Amino acid sequence: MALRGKVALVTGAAQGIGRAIVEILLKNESKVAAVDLNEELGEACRAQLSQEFGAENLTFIQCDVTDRGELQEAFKKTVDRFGRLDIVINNAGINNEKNWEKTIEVNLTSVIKGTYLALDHMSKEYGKDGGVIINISSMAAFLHSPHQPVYTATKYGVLGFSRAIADAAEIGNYGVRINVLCPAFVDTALLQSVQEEEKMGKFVKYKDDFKKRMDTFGLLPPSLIAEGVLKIITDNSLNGAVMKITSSKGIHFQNYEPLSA
Ligand SMILES: NC(=O)C1=CN([C@@H]2O[C@H](COP(=O)(O)OP(=O)(O)OC[C@H]3O[C@@H](n4cnc5c(N)ncnc54)[C@H](O)[C@@H]3O)[C@@H](O)[C@H]2O)C=CC1
Ligand SMILES: CC/C=C\C[C@H](O)/C=C/C=C\C=C\C=C\C(=O)[C@@H](O)C/C=C\CCC(=O)O
Repeated sequence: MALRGKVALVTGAAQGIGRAIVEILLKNESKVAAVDLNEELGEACRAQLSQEFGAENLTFIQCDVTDRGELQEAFKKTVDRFGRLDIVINNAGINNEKNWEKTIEVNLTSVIKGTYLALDHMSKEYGKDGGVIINISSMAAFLHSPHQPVYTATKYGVLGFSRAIADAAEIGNYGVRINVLCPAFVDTALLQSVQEEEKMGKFVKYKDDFKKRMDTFGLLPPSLIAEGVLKIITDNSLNGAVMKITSSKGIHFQNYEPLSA
């Protein structure tokens, strides 16, 4: 898919990986709805990027992705503002092993909701024009983190759900490609949460081990994840693909051997 004139909705867009994705989409002449819970950061993101890319190409929508009504309204506002929807990136995520139910709500349940809402607005099964969905998982879905059992579970879930619904999209001729992106450690605010007892609960005692892992595997810039998103959007051959981004191998894909009887 060429990006010029296309309309994208990005969740968790106010900072970190989401903001880097918004920026690369704007650089490639897309129009973007930046969706985030944090109104202050979201408005700041909109103001700063609008200066560079034009206010007509970017809108900020304050929304809690765990609230079905708010998320539905965010999709509606996007189509009302820009007239169409072509790309959806379910990126919003948290790390909270203490309030682990919240982690499941944000990282998994809301990604599923966001995927289904994206299909409502893009799938040919509903008479729409097709599109691309990218769900953000993590390398935690390959190298589980003993310090984040529930975070890890949500990322496994995003990967499994996305691969399955991508197959459904192909079988059902939705005209929508659905792919997963699994970054390793990325230099964002999220990583700071591993130092905090109110986020890590009893696992905070392992924070030094976590730091060692980060030192071992290295920290990625959010801009590299955004490049991976661009590659997925512009490569029409990708559906059900699992892109991994690590310091050791850069952007690469998980290979899955065909299942033999
Ligand atoms: N930072 C890292 O090392 C890695 C992050 N990821 C994933 O990438 C995604 C983005 O993470 P980062 O940019 O690092 O985090 P971040 O904390 O820098 O940004 C996340 C954004 O999501 C927003 N958000 C949180 N809960 C929300 C909700 N209920 N509704 C709407 N927005 C909400 C926050 O306000 C924030 O702006 C997450 O899914 C995370 O699990 C994956 C692998 C590595
Ligand atoms: C608070 C945010 C929490 C976690 C951030 C992230 O979601 C979790 C990452 C968990 C594990 C990361 C592993 C990283 C591994 C690498 O970088 C690789 O270079 C080394 C290991 C194997 C590579 C295998 C492959 O690339 O196929």
